[in-house]
Amino acid sequence: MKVFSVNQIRAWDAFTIAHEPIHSIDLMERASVAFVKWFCAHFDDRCPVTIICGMGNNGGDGLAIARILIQKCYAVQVYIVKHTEKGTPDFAQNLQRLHPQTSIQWIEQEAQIPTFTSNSFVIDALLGSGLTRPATGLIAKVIQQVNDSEATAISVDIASGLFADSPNAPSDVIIKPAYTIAFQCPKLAFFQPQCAEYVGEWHLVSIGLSESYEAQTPTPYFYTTAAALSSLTKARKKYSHKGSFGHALLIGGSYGKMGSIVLSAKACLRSGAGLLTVQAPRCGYDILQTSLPEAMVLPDWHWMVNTTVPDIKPYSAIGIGPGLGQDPQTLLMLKGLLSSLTSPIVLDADALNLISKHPDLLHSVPKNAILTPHPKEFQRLLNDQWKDDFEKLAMLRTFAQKLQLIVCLKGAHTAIALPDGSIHFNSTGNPGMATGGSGDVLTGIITGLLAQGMPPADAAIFGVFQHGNAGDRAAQKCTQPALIASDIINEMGW
Ligand SMILES: NC(=O)C1=CN([C@@H]2O[C@H](COP(=O)(O)OP(=O)(O)OC[C@H]3O[C@@H](n4cnc5c(N)ncnc54)[C@H](OP(=O)(O)O)[C@@H]3O)[C@@H](O)[C@H]2O)[C@@H](O)CC1
Ligand SMILES: [K+]
Repeated sequence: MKVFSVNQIRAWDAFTIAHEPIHSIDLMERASVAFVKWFCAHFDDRCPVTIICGMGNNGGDGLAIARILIQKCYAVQVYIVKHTEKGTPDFAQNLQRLHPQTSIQWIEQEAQIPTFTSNSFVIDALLGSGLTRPATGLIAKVIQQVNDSEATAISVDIASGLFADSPNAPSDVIIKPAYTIAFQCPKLAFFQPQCAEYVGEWHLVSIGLSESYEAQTPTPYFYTTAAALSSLTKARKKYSHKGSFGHALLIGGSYGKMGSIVLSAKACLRSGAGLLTVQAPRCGYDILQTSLPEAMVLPDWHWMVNTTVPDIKPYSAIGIGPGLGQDPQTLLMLKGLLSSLTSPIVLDADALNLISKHPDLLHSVPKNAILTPHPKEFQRLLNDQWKDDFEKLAMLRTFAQKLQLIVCLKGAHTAIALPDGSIHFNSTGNPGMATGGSGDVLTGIITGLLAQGMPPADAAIFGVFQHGNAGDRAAQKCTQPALIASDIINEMGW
């Protein structure tokens, strides 16, 4: 799914109005009906609902939502903040449509701001994607009052005061909703950690905007959906054999860190690789042979760390990093490996940390190699610091494009940057996966997919998605706090 900027969404709206064709007031009605459908499906206990509206189209949505909820017998109280003299035409029309059904309270001064009770819902329709400046004055006061209350706030399209495509200042006043119900496509802000408390749990509702506009309008940003990946899962042919599914090589483990490479190796096999060899220091030999009899082991001559550049000819993909350590002899091995590569590679953990400490190595990393840093590792690779998450995203894009690499920046919505400049935000996973070994599992999955011949960009996007999917299934079984990396492996399957 494409993620558009506010300007593109506005153009999408206008394109749909012109080409479907549909009147803008009817499109607003569609959006409001979609919001109410979501609301009623989730909250049918008829708690009191307060709707706070601005005077733009977001406020117009709020008024239409009020009318539809009243028709469904919800107890609705409507407030409009008078922040301008004249509302938009669709706001005005919805005001007229609502008038006969309920009394509307105008907020023209601070004393008219209501208190929001704890067992009520506040539907936030003050400001939407038309935000042009931070919320101030009366609107800011209303927002503050909502945030200070214990009511459950639900934002229409986007939290009032939150910029969709650019960072807010830390002092900006923004609604902190429990939920955001966004129309048609997510906003870039939904993927930024710094915006988390201003987004809450977000859901998309379709309002039937033009499919042809979506198809023909370019954007660097995408949100991964299961439907977009369905073509990547293929049934195995009846006469296939283990040689049909590639031979992966994983390099990692060191004294005290053998668990990392064991987890990677298990995940690699579960991703469907036909054969797996693990190169590990001699201290890991018994550990690997015992814990994973399905894998072959290439023991390094060194007892504690990896030092030997393997003969890479037999392997269709290589993964290096989990538990690797940063010994100087391992560094030499990594240098040798990078200069002799012919197959696709995943670089993770200490492989990335070694590269960060020896930045010249970055230029030996082949095109389309997959890097899987968490933000701290990425910052070390960049050797630079970002001011905010939007700048981090821009730096990620530039880095991947300039070096022609695939970078999976791990997080709640892992951002996968491709050499073509696109960024793909993942849609699966949960905070239970923030646990030791989770990243090792991801490295194993992607290496296994590469070994089976999946193109690197697909392997990165699909692997991250399936890793999160398995984590979601695991969390359902054992709860998020109890989840450990092995549970992710046990739930793998597609
Ligand atoms: N596109 C779609 O697909 C659909 C969109 N729909 C809905 O429309 C919403 C966007 O509506 P919108 O463009 O009218 O903007 P909205 O956010 O209501 O603001 C209104 C005006 O407020 C002003 N203003 C800005 N900042 C301000 C501030 N800090 N404090 C005070 N005032 C401020 C600014 O005007 P200005 O003062 O700058 O001239 C702005 O124009 C969208 O989020 C969705 O809910 C659906 O109905 C149908 C399908
Ligand atoms: K809003």
